[in-house]
Amino acid sequence: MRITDTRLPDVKLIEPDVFHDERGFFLESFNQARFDALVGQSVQFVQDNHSHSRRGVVRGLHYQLAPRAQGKLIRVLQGTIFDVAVDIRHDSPTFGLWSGTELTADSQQQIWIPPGFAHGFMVLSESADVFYKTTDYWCRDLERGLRWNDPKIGIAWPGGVVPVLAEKDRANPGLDALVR
Ligand SMILES: Cc1cn([C@H]2C[C@H](O)[C@@H](COP(=O)(O)OP(=O)(O)O[C@H]3O[C@H](C)C(=O)[C@H](O)[C@H]3O)O2)c(=O)[nH]c1=O
Repeated sequence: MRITDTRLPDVKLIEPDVFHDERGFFLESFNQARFDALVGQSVQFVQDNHSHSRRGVVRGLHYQLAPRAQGKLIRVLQGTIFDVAVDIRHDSPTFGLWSGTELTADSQQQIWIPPGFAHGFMVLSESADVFYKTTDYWCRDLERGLRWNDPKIGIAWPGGVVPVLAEKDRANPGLDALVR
């Protein structure tokens, strides 16, 4: 299992060891001790999520306010997504900056996004099944959105797909309105 930096220092790309043989493949999709050693801290996950989306769907950008901010460990079970994190920690030197990674089921790569980031993704394949662990429970009252295409963030979303967003995400505020 390997960990590498992304454009945002605290957002990490994790590559599990995949064992192929004539039957197919096997991998440990999550190992608590190995994960903690890789990220350098003990991280407790309390919830697993799975969303299925068709081509072009953009879910996000979403985050939960403190004290229920969620860290997320994201992987793709089927298809391909462009997965994005935006640093929304007001005291961070990378506040407002973004990191994007193409995640595919074939690569088995994962993205670790600690608490303090807005998260979203765009589906690049005909459909995608996204599975992610979170470090806190969903809390509807503390859930907030950030505009996916805010020019002040300037996310370079892949072209070639027609973006499909829920009404709630089309109405998300921009970075300037970020709740402190
Ligand atoms: C997030 C969540 C939602 N729900 C219910 C609430 C709605 O009735 C339904 C769909 O929820 P929503 O439209 O918020 O789902 P997404 O747009 O995929 O939201 C997620 O999108 C981005 C990518 C994220 O990183 C977050 O995990 C999350 O905000 O599931 C639950 O019951 N539990 C949950 O943890």
